[in-house]
Amino acid sequence: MFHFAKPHPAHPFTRKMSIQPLKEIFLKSVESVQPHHLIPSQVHVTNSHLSIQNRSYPLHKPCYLVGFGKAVLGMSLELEKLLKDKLNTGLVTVPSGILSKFKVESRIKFIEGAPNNIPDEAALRGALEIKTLAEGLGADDLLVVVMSGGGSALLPLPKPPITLQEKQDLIKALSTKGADILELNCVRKQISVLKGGGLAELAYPARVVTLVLSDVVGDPLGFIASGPTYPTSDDEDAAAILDKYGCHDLPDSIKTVLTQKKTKQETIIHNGRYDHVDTFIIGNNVIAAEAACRHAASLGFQTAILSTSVAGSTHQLSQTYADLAAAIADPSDKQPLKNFLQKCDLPICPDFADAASGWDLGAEVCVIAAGEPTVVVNGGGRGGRNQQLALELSVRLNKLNIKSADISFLSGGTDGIDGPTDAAGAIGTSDLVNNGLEENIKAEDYLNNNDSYGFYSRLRGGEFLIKIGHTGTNVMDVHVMLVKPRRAREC
Ligand SMILES: Nc1ncnc2c1ncn2[C@@H]1O[C@H](COP(=O)(O)OP(=O)(O)OP(=O)(O)O)[C@@H](O)[C@H]1O
Ligand SMILES: O=C(O)[C@H](O)CO
Repeated sequence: MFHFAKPHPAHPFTRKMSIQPLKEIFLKSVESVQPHHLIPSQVHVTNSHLSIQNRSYPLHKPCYLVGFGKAVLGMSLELEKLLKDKLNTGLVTVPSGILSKFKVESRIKFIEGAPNNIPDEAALRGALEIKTLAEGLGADDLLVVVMSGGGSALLPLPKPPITLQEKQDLIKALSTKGADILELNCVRKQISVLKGGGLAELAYPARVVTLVLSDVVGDPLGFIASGPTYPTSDDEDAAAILDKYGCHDLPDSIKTVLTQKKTKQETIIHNGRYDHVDTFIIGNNVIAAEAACRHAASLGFQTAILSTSVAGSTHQLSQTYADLAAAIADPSDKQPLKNFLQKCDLPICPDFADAASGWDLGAEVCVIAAGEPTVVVNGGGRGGRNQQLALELSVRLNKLNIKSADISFLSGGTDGIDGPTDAAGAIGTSDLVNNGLEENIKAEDYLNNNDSYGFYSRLRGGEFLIKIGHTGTNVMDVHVMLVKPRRAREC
């Protein structure tokens, strides 16, 4: 379980804005998707069989385990506990720094790599070892694959002659231009050996059982960690994505690979799928959002999940959240909230409208959302999409100057790491911009330079940053908004 430092005791602002409940609610959501909850409840091992959800696999002989992603350390350790001597070799790539945080005693070989989610030589060596293991398997072998978000960066093996650096540069360029994860991974799949089904094909004819902790909205199996055990469909067009984001100046190696015809795939795919692979989603952001909602309710908030499919730019999303806050903050009338729901362009959870129609807007409300927006990074500062979103929303709330309520908002990456920073996310409030000004820190200036981390690090010694380090899980971001009518708040 993770803990935060106690809030600054002398600061009345912290009390008024309900910082502590926000953090608690976020941490409950992260806890709910920890592998030590998810694996033992869905995987069972007997002397002769491995069962996952409703399927069973004979264990004639010890099986093999490979994995890659931000949550696979815990997933692998839980499986090792269950499999005991039914596990032969385990080879798993995990994010740099995670092994020093979690004490690990294991027969599995863990390879740390991809600092800041950027593929590196260590991850490449891990990917090569995984490839060698998969290639050596036969028809009577069982390969268990565990994967989670961050798996793409932890399984980098560019198709020759592309170099790791060339691949890194292309993905970074696409990411900072605002490409979403489906677009990024469509490109990754076409230029990588193990992604887009490559791993499953190398493991053939072994039986492959894949356990996935999803960090992509809607759990599309071909895109989580770039789908190493899922066949790529013919209509995935990397070239069109490169075109969309103006990535024309490509190295010759990438151009060559993109024009190559697929080879081995066709012989192993039947009716659009691999018969030798079964895939199980063992967790996703719906579980995290529901846990957040339950905890908010236990703290006495009127609460509901707005959406678990949040996407689009933080620029647009911060406007949507500001509009929602303003609608909830109007205690006299529910019409603004109805109007908001009619024009909101997020995929809204079916129960939200019903729950919201029952709210007493004179009392405190907590709205939960989950997903993964994008940021177009034009400035030279440091930040991540969560810190950017919290700061953008604060600036919008300041402009709206809502008098009837205090609004506070937490945006956090459930993996504990937001972009290339040591924070998981940050808290925004309707007072944040003014609080910054009291310390001569101008939010808009930092925002324009994509330096949300710079802003938050300076403000009150970093009190509004969420710093929890690697959490060992990853189901995208969780957003928690509290709207506290002024007459209801404690002073
Ligand atoms: N200065 C910045 N300000 C705001 N956002 C930034 C900044 N620099 C990078 N980002 C954003 O951070 C995101 C990358 O974050 P991160 O490394 O946490 O990836 P991730 O999507 O969580 O990884 P994965 O899904 O593979 O686990 C990108 O969306 C990028 O646009
Ligand atoms: O690793 C990746 O590709 C992303 O986290 C999506 O799963």
